[in-house]
Amino acid sequence: MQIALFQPDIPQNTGTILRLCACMDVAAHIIEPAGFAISDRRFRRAGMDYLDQVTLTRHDSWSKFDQWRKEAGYRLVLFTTKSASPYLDYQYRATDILLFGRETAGVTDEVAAAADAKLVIPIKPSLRSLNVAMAAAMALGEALRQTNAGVKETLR
Ligand SMILES: C[S@@+](CC[C@H](N)C(=O)[O-])C[C@H]1O[C@@H](n2cnc3c(N)ncnc32)[C@H](O)[C@@H]1O
Repeated sequence: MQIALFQPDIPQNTGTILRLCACMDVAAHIIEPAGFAISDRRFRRAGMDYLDQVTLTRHDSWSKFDQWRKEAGYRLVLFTTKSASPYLDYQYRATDILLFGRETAGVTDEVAAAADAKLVIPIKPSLRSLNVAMAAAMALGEALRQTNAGVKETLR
């Protein structure tokens, strides 16, 4: 399982998600341009020393990322509020990439069209969306549970 962030623009969210990836032993991908520098103090504060433990790849553009993942044969599973397919009904594979959109605008139509699946985390109908880091944690939890790919060690 891997996580990809499309043009993230809030450094604290990205730091939080990378900490999640470090703890769950999941590789992370940032599709540039991001709305902040990797040296951003808010990003580093959210990710703390966990940032040293995450396998992070930064892709220069959407097209380079998409070419790479197609060549590698990874399915792209997009999480979006603009889907009617609940994320709990989907059958994940251990090689899937879970993709999350930019905080302010989600993903472009081109990105959505390229996804192999588009899934929603159902929320109360009158509300707009989850924070992206919360959505990533819920999605990754379910995907790892289904594929039995989570870290098995317990805290000592
Ligand atoms: C704050 S939301 C972006 C909202 C944006 N207006 C949009 O239309 O996508 C940031 C990202 O979190 C994820 N997300 C948030 N709530 C979600 C939900 N209920 N279901 C699936 N993904 C969600 C999506 O990847 C979304 O692109």
